[in-house]
Order: sequence, then C-alpha cells, then structure tokens
Amino acid sequence: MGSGTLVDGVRRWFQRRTSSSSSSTSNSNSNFSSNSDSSDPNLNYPNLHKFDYVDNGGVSGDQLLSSDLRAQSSIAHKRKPLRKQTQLGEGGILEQLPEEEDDDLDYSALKLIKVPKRINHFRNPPPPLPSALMDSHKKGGLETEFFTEYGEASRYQVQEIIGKGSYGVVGSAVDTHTDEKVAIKKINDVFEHVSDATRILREIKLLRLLRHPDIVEIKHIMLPPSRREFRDIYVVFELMESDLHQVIKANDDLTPEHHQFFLYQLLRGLKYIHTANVFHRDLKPKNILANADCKLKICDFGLARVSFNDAPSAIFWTDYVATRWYRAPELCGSFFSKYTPAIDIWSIGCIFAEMLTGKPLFPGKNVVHQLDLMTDVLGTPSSESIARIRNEKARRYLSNMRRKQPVPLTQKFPNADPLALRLLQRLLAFDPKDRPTAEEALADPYFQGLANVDREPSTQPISKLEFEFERRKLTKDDVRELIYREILEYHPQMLQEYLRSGEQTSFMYPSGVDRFKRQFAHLEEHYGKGERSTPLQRQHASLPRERIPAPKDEAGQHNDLEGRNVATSLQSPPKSQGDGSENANGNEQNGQNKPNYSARSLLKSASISASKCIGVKPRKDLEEEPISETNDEAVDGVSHKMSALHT
Ligand SMILES: Nc1ncnc2c1ncn2[C@@H]1O[C@H](COP(=O)(O)OP(=O)(O)OP(=O)(O)O)[C@@H](O)[C@H]1O
Repeated sequence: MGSGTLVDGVRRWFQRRTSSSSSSTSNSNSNFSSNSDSSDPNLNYPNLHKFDYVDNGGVSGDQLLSSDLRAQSSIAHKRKPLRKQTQLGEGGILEQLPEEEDDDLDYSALKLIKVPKRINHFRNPPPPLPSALMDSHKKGGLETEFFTEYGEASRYQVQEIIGKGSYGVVGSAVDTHTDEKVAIKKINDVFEHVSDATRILREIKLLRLLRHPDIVEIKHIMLPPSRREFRDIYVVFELMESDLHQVIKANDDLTPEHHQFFLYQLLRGLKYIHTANVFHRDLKPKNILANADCKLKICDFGLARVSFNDAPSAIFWTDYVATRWYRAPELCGSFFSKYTPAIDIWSIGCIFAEMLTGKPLFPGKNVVHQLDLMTDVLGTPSSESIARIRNEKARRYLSNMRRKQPVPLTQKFPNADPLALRLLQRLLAFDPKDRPTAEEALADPYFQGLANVDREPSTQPISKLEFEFERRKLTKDDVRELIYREILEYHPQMLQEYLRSGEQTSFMYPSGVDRFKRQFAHLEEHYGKGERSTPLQRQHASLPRERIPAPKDEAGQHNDLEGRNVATSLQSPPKSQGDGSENANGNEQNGQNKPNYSARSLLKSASISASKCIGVKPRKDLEEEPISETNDEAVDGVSHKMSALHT
C-alpha cells in the first residue's frame, strides 16, 4: 500500500471519528491542519504543526504511523464491561445508579514508557508460600452456595509486596477467578485512630462512587470475619505498574504526545471528580498511578472532600493537609476564604510542568519560599488579586514583595509545544478565579483533535447522605459500622441480609481474611530483606493536637513537617540543612536580605498550622512533605500568641 493511500485511509477514518463528535465538542477539528496560533508574541515557535498530515510532504506511511499523527489517530474507544454503582438516596434507601459505560481510550500507538519497579522488593526471590498458607478449602458445597462471598477466600493469591504507604502495605495478587492481576492494600489497625479510620472510610466511599477510567478502581473489599471486631481491611484495586513520579524520573524522553495524553487524562478524570462536587486536594505525581502503555489513574482520595454548598468552608478546611510543591497559592497562608476546585487545577498545572522538564516546578521549602518561587515565574499578582486575599499577613507579604515581572513560559520551557504552554499559563493563574475549570481546559486548543466531550463524562453530585458522617463526631464503633456497611457494597448478598436484619446480624461470617493475613505476614517478613525498610507511620492530621502527644524527634532529625523547621528557624540562627528548610527565602544563610516581618509572620502562621499535624513520616522526599493548614482565624489567633513568645 502506498503512503498516499495509507494517509488517506487514516485521514478518512479520523475524519469519520471527529465529524461524529464535532457536533458535541467545542474542539471540532475538521481538516486536521491546526497550525499554531502565532498571534501570541510570547509563543513564537517554529515547529508548531500539529496534525498537519493533510500535506504529508512525501512522508512514508510507516513514518507517519510512527509519528505523533499515528498517536493521534489511534485513540479509539475501548469498551469494557459496564460497572454497577449504588449510592444512598433520600431516606437512606439504596439506589442503583444508572450503569455507566466504561469508555476508555486506547493509546496503543504511543511509545511505551519505562515503568521502573517502585521498590526493589527482594534482593532474592522470597521463599515460596508454605502450603499451609495456600488455600486448602474445597470449593462447592452448601456453605459456598449460601455464602457466595465465601469463595473469595481462595480467590486471590498474593504474590509480592509492591509498595508501602503510611496506611498500608500493597501486594500484587492474582484473581484466580479471572486471572487478572490486582493490587491488594492491607490496612492494619484501621480503628487505632478515628481520624485515620474516617479517612479510609472517605476514600473507599469516594472510590466506589467515582467510577471513571482515569480514576483507580476498587474491585473488591474482603469481607471481615466479624462485623463488630474486625481491625484490618483488605482492599482489592486494579493493579497499576508504577506512578507518575517514577515515570517522570525514569523517562527523560517523553514526547509531546505523551505530555498531551497525560494531561488529557488528568483533566478528564478531574472533570468527572469535580462534577461530583469532590475536591481531590492532594494531586501530585505520586498520587497518579501509571502503566507502561501510558494509562494514568488518579488515586489516593484520603484528603478529598465533598463540597456541599451549605458546609462552612472554615470547618471544611480545618484539617487541610497537602503537599506543598503542588499547593495552590491561595492555600499558602490560607489566602482566600472560600476555596474552589481551582486548587486541583493548580496542582495539575504543576504536575504538567514537571512532565515537561522532569523537575518539580515550585519545590518550595516552606510556604514563603513556595510563594517566592511562584512569583519568580508568574510575576507578582495584580493588585486586584492581592486585594482579594483575605489573610492580612499574606496580603501584606505579597504587597511588600519587590515587583517581579512574569517570565515567559517559552523561556522557561524552551522545548515545549507553545499550545501546551498557553494552557499551562491558564492552569497556573495566580488568582483561582482566572483558572479554567477542568471542562474548560479540555476545550483548550491544545487538545484539538484529541478532546471529545463524548469521552469526557460528568457525573451527578454525590448525595449528601453518603457523607452525612462528616457532620458528626464519630466514635470508633461508628466508623467501624460505617466501614463495614461500605464493605458490604462488594458483598451484595450480605448487604441484603444486613439490610433485612439490621442490627441483629453480628455472627461471624466465613471470610478469606485470615488466610490473607498469613500470606501478607509471610511476604512482609521477607519484604526488603537486606535493605533498610522503615515502617511508615500515619499522620493523624485531622486530630486536634492536644489529643495526641507530639512524638519526639528521636534521631535529632527534623521532621519533614514544614512548621517544625520554620518554628526552629524563628528561635535559632539558621543553619544549613542541605535541604534549606530553615532558609525561608534562600538568603538567610549569608545574612543578607533577611525576610521581612511579613515573611516571618507568614512562616509563623504556617508553623502554627503545621503543628496540628503531629505524625512523623520518615523522610521519603525531603522537601516534598505535606503540612497542614488550618483556618485563618485559628492561625491568626495562635500566631499572635507565638509572636508574643518570640518577639
Ligand atoms: N492499584 C495499585 N497498583 C499498584 N500500586 C499501587 C496501587 N495502589 C497503591 N499502589 C502503590 O502502593 C504504595 C502505597 O500505596 P498508597 O500510597 O495508596 O498507600 P497510603 O498508605 O495511602 O500512602 P500514603 O503514605 O501516600 O498516604 C505506593 O507506592 C503506591 O504507588
């Protein structure tokens, strides 16, 4: 087949696809010859032809197919089985939501990316599981028929430990029913702290309700043996190969097509999340799982919140914890009184910039440094934006800052697609009201030919009833019951039983969990043998600090918690830590340009708010640790006391 024929074929196919979708998308792309918009003087790039295969200029068919055009033309619908969803309707009645078509993109023509193993799990392969740990119960029989879920005891065969987080250990396993590989997260001692248990409840609930190809899927949750006494839970996820943090580190040859597909998926997932009225609040490369075929999935909804219009934002945000580098400016010092989904858009902008260069865009060492880095690139915000800032100290800090001109993004990212940079500029608007919504971003010219609203579903806002628990103070038993109820969503027969008998059902169910426990224990025993493997501790971020004694910093090491570092810097002369965490503006070390009062007081605010976050996390990534925020009033009040102490 000659190249012309092939090109014509591809073009015809592509035209058919887009013409069928162009009626519903604002990105209609009728002739696939979308050249760059050179009207923007900042974006004067020579190589701006996207989709200009109308004139193939003698390019061979093979070349064409291996180029970006091939990637563009290869995005096809892939149908997967429909997923069922339920949510609590008014009056607590379980409603079956309309079945959603799981419609995904096929990226098979994109160059595979390297996905290094996240952890070198075993120097030597682990010894095989002893036969006692393998499943021995016989299938069939009355018992199995009655307890359909009983079968799950033999369903998953755990293979190896693939990751550890502060909430659990993640193992890869095979679902012997489907031969599918899955990831099983074991969360131990769920109810040790109510705040942790609530976070887990929130996450599993959200992941049940947010079903989308760009969001990690919970496939199953093992039924605990006892409704009233269980302590551990096992959550079965679809298995992903790596995460975006690792992908960015391992691939210095990501192409413009990779960047575009990655951002597209993130925005598509975010559009869905935001239409459910959910804010993720902790988007960062580590919270985006990735496969070698370029599939990305948003995960870790532990900090996410559902926004109900009547919820006062002060309460809503009191336990805010997010990773500083990806944190929107309005959260660096609690600037704006009412936060919006635009905080997630900012994070996506930071992640996108990191994909383009391989390096974090704003690796701030504390909130003030974070703001300095932002304004170094974006310039000082307009006086109108500054005027909207509610926090007085933050307003003063920014108003007193020396005027900075924005750096053209073309200068900062000289090799990037100018259309990508134009979108990036929008995502990184200092003022949240100037950032596009995810939906608007998907309609940006950057995605011309790729975006298609038919593939970018919205969803219904999540029912208030599902998150009614956020409004009351829960006891351990309350959360246990709520988590149990959530687990039953994956055990329909048990759920019916539970709904019928209500409180009465408290006998022990046959469960696969005991066998699992042993399998995990065996693998964990050999996990990271010969390597330093520090168990991670949870951060009880949302507990008021007086409820738990602050842990000692035993090794004399600083916690990563920003506030601690900052507090230290206020008491003693700055010393170089290598990570510069005590050097707010990167200029205290030589004694010049000491931060002005506003910077200090902003840092103090951060230190106070961070003091709420009392868990100790081992230093995984020195600078990129979460700190907590609290509301302005609390910050100001305690900050005032602290100022009195330190001045
Ligand atoms: N579905 C999955 N497939 C593959 N790996 C996964 C999956 N889910 C989580 N992981 C990996 O397991 C590790 C721990 O998972 P995760 O971050 O969810 O735990 P966590 O306890 O919530 O962590 P954190 O400390 O970030 O709160 C991470 O490296 C993560 O990338």
